[in-house]
Amino acid sequence: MFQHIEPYAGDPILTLNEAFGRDPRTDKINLSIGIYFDDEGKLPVMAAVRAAEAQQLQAAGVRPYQPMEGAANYRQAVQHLLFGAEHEAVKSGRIATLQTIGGSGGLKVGADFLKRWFPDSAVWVSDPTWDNHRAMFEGAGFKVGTYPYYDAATGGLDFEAMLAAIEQLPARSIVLLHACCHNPSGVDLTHAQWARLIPVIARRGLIPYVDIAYQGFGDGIEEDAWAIRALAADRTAGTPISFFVASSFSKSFSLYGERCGALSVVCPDAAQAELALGQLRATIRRNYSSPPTHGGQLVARVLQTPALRAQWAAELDAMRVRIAALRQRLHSGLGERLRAAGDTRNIDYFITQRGMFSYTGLSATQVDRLREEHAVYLVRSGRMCAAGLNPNNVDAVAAALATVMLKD
Ligand SMILES: Cc1[nH+]cc(COP(=O)(O)O)c(/C=N/[C@@H](CC(=O)O)C(=O)O)c1O
Repeated sequence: MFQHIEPYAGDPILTLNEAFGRDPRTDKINLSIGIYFDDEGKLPVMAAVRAAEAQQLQAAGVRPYQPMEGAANYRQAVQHLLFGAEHEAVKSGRIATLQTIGGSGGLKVGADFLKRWFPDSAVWVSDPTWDNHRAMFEGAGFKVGTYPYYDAATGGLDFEAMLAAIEQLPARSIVLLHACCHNPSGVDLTHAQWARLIPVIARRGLIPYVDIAYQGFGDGIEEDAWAIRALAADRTAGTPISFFVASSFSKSFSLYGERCGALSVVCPDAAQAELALGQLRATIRRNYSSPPTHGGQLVARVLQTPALRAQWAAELDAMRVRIAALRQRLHSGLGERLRAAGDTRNIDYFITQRGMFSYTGLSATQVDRLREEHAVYLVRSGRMCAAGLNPNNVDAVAAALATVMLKD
């Protein structure tokens, strides 16, 4: 019956992470999957989440189905975190926000909705982008193209090429953008570059699809939502830009397995938001009917309890600062080793790239050597998750990178 089915080749990130789990070497180091590990190399349980969970378990009771769109308190908490409670778009009720099964679920529900109601649109993603973006939108039936983004020569952004390409896109093209902490490059647009891009999006009548999976890991919780809020405020075309935002609490709450995400659709007015909400509810019903309760209620409780929200924000800020400090330590240790060998290449990208990821520029062969000979795991694209570094492994990573980089 199933003989004709092709064997699954595996996922470039998740399958590699599973291989790491099976690796028997005790000195193995996981810089592959986008997960934040603490100084002991373990997933943290945030104190604010632990406190919320204690309260929640005390009040635990019946477990009815959630509404298709998720719980009202969660949906409001998401809108306030992404857009700010005082934003005109929030206060005018023109954003349809739904709880989804992770940010992944938000992306897929939005993709299915767009395919149904904008069937002739194509999707354009950055070159490179998160490995799963292409798979998700192609899986929804879209043609997926790329726009220039990462500049290998500088380790930075080729913004002029990006802008020129987006200026050529036909109306209603769906443009997937990273709000902050670009995956896999760690390279983000400046506010000035967003200020040039957003009017082009408005004038061309494009449909931005913003993915924000790392809010708080770039410059800060509020700062990292700047592009989303600027998109919602733009009136270049005389009317608001309609756009999609898939968001995730997996990393910012360290709740990966609770699958806490959301999809927000910013519409021109409340009436159109109601129409979008209805068909998005139908899309969810056709996919998985309704979202789970527990994790989402932890997030809502933290975000809507002032003392817990302050505690969470402080913990997330500390995570961001810690990653930046470890990036500095790697940059120094690797730089010393390379210079000692007479190699003066510029490795500043380790400290200029932001969020969890750095695009090292290592070839797949070099990444394989790093894994096989040094037990250091990077994604084969050359992406390194800086959130896997800690004081106990950062020098070993610097030594391993230097050895591999100096060989070729
Ligand atoms: C940009 C982006 N968007 C969405 C997600 C999915 O989030 P979630 O809420 O867990 O469904 C991830 C996860 N990225 C890491 C893990 C993975 O690939 O699934 C990663 O890039 O390693 C992203 O990096």
